[in-house]
Order: sequence, then structure tokens, then C-alpha cells
Amino acid sequence: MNKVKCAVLGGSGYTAVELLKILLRHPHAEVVAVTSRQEAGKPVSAVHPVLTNRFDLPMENLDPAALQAKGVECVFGCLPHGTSMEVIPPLLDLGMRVIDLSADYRLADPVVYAEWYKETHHDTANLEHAVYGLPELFANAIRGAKLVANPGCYPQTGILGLAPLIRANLIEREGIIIDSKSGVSGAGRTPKLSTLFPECNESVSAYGIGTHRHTPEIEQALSIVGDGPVQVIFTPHLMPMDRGIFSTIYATPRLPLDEGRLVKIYKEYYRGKPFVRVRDTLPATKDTAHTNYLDLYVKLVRGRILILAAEDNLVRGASGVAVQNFNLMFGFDETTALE
Ligand SMILES: NC(=O)C1=CN([C@@H]2O[C@H](COP(=O)(O)OP(=O)(O)OC[C@H]3O[C@@H](n4cnc5c(N)ncnc54)[C@H](OP(=O)(O)O)[C@@H]3O)[C@@H](O)[C@H]2O)C=CC1
Ligand SMILES: CC(=O)N[C@@H](CCC(=O)OP(=O)(O)O)C(=O)O
Repeated sequence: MNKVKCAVLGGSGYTAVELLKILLRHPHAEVVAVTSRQEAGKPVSAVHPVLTNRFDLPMENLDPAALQAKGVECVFGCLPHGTSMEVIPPLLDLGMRVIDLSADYRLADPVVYAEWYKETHHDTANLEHAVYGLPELFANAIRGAKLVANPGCYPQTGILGLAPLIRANLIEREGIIIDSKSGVSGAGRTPKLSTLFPECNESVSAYGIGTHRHTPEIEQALSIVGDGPVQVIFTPHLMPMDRGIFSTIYATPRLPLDEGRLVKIYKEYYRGKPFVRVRDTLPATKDTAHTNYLDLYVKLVRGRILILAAEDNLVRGASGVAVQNFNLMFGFDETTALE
């Protein structure tokens, strides 16, 4: 079988190196181009030493015609939001399929995008046909998509943590609390003050209270699952660790529930979904590190439902789920290169 020729944009970043590690072991994918503005001309392995003797392709500036000449069929965009929507339209026009890891095509309504991202959306034409790439919920739409909006790292814990309860209409749909913690790689490799070692080491801090842009992303997906509005209070925290996301979610049941039934609902909802593990033991980020698993644990505490969710922000939260989407789009087994 011919391999699918792939390009990775934003090759010097954290999600890109994680993606390259997975694609290099994918039997049906071949990475033929990696782009970077700052590192163009250097071998990928010079920028990411973990790939020494494994991948020495020189990085290049992004040129859609050059990607077309190389026969690129699938582009993975590992660029910041705001940039993706500038560079992706010509690639789609040239017939390439795109998996965008940024947030640019996740929110269906450009008015909601402008409200939370504080900038106007510049590619509403492609936004209209973008598919939200959360495979456990939207696999059928992902299979036929030309443009997949890879889901955000935090939102996956909130959406998959709550979907079984929202779907079965078992909880109140306002005031759901999602309390999340992330490792520092969640902020990317591009330097910023808050991620300097002396700023974040030995410290835990909250940010984006009431304003974080993942709030509408979580609400949008859960509103589709529940066929009606859902409102969450999402509070992210920065943790002094490299990687991992842990979310503690608090929901109020609409009717009395027993714990056995609750666990059964989760296990049935995720039966046949290879990357969501409903556990009988308490999850931890370490159990999911470097994997595409998202671990869930559910318990009744004083009349409230507590859901714990853990994942690796760079694999399950970004590059692993991107390859899961790639597998669905190109007709490969969903788990290829991910187990
Ligand atoms: N880190 C994470 O855990 C997750 C990240 N994401 C999303 O994935 C995307 C990539 O994230 P991540 O890899 O962490 O980010 P990084 O900051 O690590 O890398 C992004 C890369 O994009 C390139 N870049 C930066 N600014 C521009 C620009 N204005 N124009 C063109 N290229 C630019 C840079 O490469 P160069 O300067 O060499 O061109 C940079 O290395 C982001 O949209 C992020 O929000 C999603 C889920 C999780
Ligand atoms: C720790 C940390 O800073 N995390 C990032 C997560 C961003 C991310 O990767 O999500 P998007 O793809 O939606 O940008 C943040 O809160 O902005």
C-alpha cells in the first residue's frame, strides 16, 4: 500500500516533535516536509535531538506550491491560533486534507470566536465545513472531512468526562465545575514570562478565570451531545511539571443515582472506544504520560458526581489524537501507531 505523504507545519514546536515521533512509526504515513520560519535549512534532528539518526529531513519555509510538488496529501498544522487560518486556505485549495492542531476551526460560530479570542475570524468559508476532531464523539464526520479541527487539550478532559451524563440527561446543565491542572508544555515551546523556570517552578497558579477560551469549546461539544445548551465554569491551573492534564469535574445529579449505575453508564458509553479508559482506581497523569489514553474515574460524593480525568497534553491532548483523526480520515485502523 502507498504511504500517505504528510507535511508538518510549525516543526520546531512541542506538538510537532511529538507528532513526528508518532508518524515515524506509522506504517502508512511518510513525512515529506516539515516547515519552520526560524529553523529553515536545519535538519529536523538538529532542532529536536530526540530524533537524532531517526529523521534528518531539512526544515523548510512554508510554500504551498512546494508541498504540492512533493505530493503532500495531508497537512498537520502545529501553528499558533490566528496563524493557522492565514496559511491553511491555500493548502485546502490545492486539494490537501488538513488536520489543524490550533483552535482556529474549532468554534463553529465566528461571533463566538471573536468574543473569546478577541480577534476576527478570517476564514469563515472553511470554518463552515470544518469538523471538530474528537473521534469518540464525531468519528463518522471525521472520516469524510477535508479539514479537521483537532480538539484542545483541556477541553477533551471536560467533554469526554461529562458526555455520558449529558447524553443521558442525568445532570443539571448549568454551573458544572471543571477544575483543571496542566503541565508547562501545554503553553508551547515559544518562550513567555509565565513559563520561565523561576516563575512556574515550585508554584501552582490559576489563570484565565472566567475568560479562558476553552470554555466555549467545551460548551459547544457538550451542547451537541446533549442537544441543548450546557454551561460550565472552567478554571485552568499551571502546575510545575513537564506534561499532563488532570481535571476534577463536579456535577449535580437531576435525580438520585447510585454509584454502581453511574460507573456502568460510563463503561457502556465508552465500550469499543480504545483510548478512553474508565478506571476502577484513581487516575494520575503519570499513568497516561506519552500515551493516547484519556483515563476517567467517576464517584458519588455527598450527592454530587465527581469525575476525574487525566491525559498527556501533548499526545492525547494534541498529536496523538491528531493521528487518531488521520487514521479515520484515510481509512486506517484507529489505533495505528498509537498503541
Ligand atoms: N502544547 C500543547 O499541549 C497543545 C498545543 N495545542 C495547539 O497546537 C498548536 C501548536 O502548539 P505547540 O506546538 O505547543 O506550540 P509551540 O510554541 O511549541 O510551537 C509552535 C510553532 O509554530 C511556529 N510559529 C510561531 N508563531 C508563528 C507565526 N506567527 N507564524 C508561523 N509560525 C509560527 C514556531 O516555529 P518557527 O518560529 O520556527 O516558525 C513554533 O515553533 C497551537 O495552536 C497550540 O495551541 C493544542 C493542544 C495541546
Ligand atoms: C498551560 C497552558 O498555558 N496551556 C494552554 C493550553 C493551550 C492549548 O494548547 O490549547 P489551544 O490549542 O486551544 O491553544 C493555555 O491555557 O493557553
